Amino acid sequence: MELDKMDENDWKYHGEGNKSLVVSHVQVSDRLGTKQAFQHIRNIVDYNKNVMKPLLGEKYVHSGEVVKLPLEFVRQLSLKVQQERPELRCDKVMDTFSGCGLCLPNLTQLSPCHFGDHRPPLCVEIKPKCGFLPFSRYVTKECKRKVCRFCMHQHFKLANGKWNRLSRYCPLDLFSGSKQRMYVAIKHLLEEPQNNLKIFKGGELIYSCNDDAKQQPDLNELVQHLRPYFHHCISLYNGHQSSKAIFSELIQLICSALLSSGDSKRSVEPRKAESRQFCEASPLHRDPLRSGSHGLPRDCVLSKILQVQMLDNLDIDGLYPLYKRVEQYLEEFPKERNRLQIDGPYDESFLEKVKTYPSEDDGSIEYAVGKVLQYRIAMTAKDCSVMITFAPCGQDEKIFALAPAKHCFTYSVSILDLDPKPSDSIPHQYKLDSKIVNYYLRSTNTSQDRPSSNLYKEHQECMLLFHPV
Ligand SMILES: O=P(O)(O)O[C@@H]1[C@@H](OP(=O)(O)O)[C@H](OP(=O)(O)O)[C@H](O)[C@H](OP(=O)(O)O)[C@H]1OP(=O)(O)O
Ligand SMILES: Nc1ncnc2c1ncn2[C@@H]1O[C@H](COP(=O)(O)OP(=O)(O)OP(=O)(O)O)[C@@H](O)[C@H]1O
Repeated sequence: MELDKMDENDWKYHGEGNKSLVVSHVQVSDRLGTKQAFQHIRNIVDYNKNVMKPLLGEKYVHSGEVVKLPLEFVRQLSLKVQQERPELRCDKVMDTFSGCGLCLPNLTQLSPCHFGDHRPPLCVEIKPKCGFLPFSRYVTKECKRKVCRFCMHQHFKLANGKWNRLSRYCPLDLFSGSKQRMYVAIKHLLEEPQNNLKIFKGGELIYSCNDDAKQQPDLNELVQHLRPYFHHCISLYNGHQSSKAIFSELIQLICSALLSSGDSKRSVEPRKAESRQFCEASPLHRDPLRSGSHGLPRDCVLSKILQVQMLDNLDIDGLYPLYKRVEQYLEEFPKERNRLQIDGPYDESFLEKVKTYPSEDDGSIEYAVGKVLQYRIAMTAKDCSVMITFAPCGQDEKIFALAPAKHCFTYSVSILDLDPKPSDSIPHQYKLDSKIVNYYLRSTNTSQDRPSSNLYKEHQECMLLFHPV
C-alpha cells in the first residue's frame, strides 16, 4: 500500500468496538462487485447486439461497447455531475468503484458529414411505452381490453405522487399510424412531457419535465429555441399564430421521422398494422378522428417497436403461471438455469431459443421458458426510447431529408434504453399490473374518464398543413 496515494474515498466504515474503529478498503472488498459490474454491462451490450438489433433492425440500434475507466476519473466525474442530477434521481448513487462503463455514440448529435448548416441539431426523445391493448384470452379484467396500460397507470402515478398532473398522451394514438392521431399524441407529450419526452438542441437538454414536478415546463421558451428552424412560419403568421405554426411544423417533422423507414430509402407500402386500436381513456376516443387508423409502414421505427412489444401475447395474466412453472423447475434443478439461459448469456442461441420454443403449451419447461424470454424482450421494447435527431440542410442534401413542409432536414432515428429486464422482475410486474387496474377501476368510478377535448376542431387547422412524407 503506497501511503502517499491513500484516498479516504477508497475506505468505508466497517464497524467499531470499545477501543477500535474499523474501516475497510472498498476496492478489495468489492473486487467481486467490480467483476459483476463488468459482466452486467457486457450483458447489456450482448443483449443489444444479439437480441434487440436483429429484432428491431440494424439501423436503429447501437449496441455500444464496454470500456474500462480509471477509478479516479469516475470519482471526479461523479462529483462534477452531482449538482446537475434531477432531485428525483438522487436516491441512486453512482457506482464509482466498478471501473467500467458503456460507451455509446451521442445520439443527440448527427454525424459530422451532415453539418451543412450553422444551426445545431435538434433531438426529440420519446419514450412511447406500450402501444397495444392486450389480446390474450387470459386477461380477465375487461377494462384491460378497453383502456391501455399507460392511461390506467397515469391515475396510479398521480395518486402515488410520481407526477402532479395527468398526461393526456395515449400510446395507442402514437402507434396508430394515423397522422392525425399521432399529431395529437405528440401535442399531448409536449403539453405534459413527464418522462416520455425530452428535447435537446446541440446536445443540450432544452425541454423536459421540470425537476420541480409542480411547475409545468415552459412552452414559450421552447418556441424561442425553435424559431430559427422554422423561419417561414414567422413571416406567414404573427405572435400566437406563429408559435402554433412552429409547434405544428415540429410535430409534423416528428411524425414524418416516426413513419419513415429511418433512412433515405422510402418505406414499402403501408400495411394495415396489428394495432388498429383505440383506448377508451384517450381524449380522442369520442372524437370523429377515431375513424382514422391507417396502420404503420412496415419498416418504420414505431412498427418495429410494436412488433417486439407484441411478443407479449399472453399478457402478464397468462405469463405469470408459466413464470411460476419455470421457478418451480429451477428450484428442483438449479443447474438447468444456465442451459435454459434464463438470464443470459445473450448470445445467438438465446434468440434461437426465443424463436423455436413449442408453439402450443405441451406442459414442458421449454414452452414456459420460451414465453418468459419472449415476455422479457417485449418488456424491453415497452420501456425503450426513440431518439429523432434532425438538422436543417441544403436542397442538394434533400435525398436524406425529411421535408414535411417548406423546410429540408437531415435526420436520424435510433432506439435506446434496450437493457434486458431480469426475469425476477416478473412477480413485481404481476403485482403492479393488478394495482394499476384496481386503482383505475376505483378512481374512475368516482371521477370517470378524462374530459373530452376540443382537439378535433383545433386539429382541423393542422390537417391543412400536412404534406406527403
Ligand atoms: O413498469 P413501468 O411501466 O412503470 O416502467 C418502468 C418505468 O416507469 P414509467 O412507467 O415509464 O414511468 C421506469 O421509468 P423511470 O425510471 O421511472 O423514469 C423505468 O424505466 C423502469 O425500468 P427499470 O426497472 O429501471 O429497468 C420501468 O420498469 P419496467 O417495468 O420496464 O421494468
Ligand atoms: N447514446 C445516447 N446519446 C444521447 N443521450 C443518451 C444516450 N443514451 C442515453 N441517453 C440519455 O440518458 C437518459 C437515460 O438513459 P437510459 O434511458 O438508457 O437510462 P436508464 O437508467 O436505463 O433509464 P430507464 O429508467 O428509462 O430505464 C436517456 O433518457 C437519454 O436522454
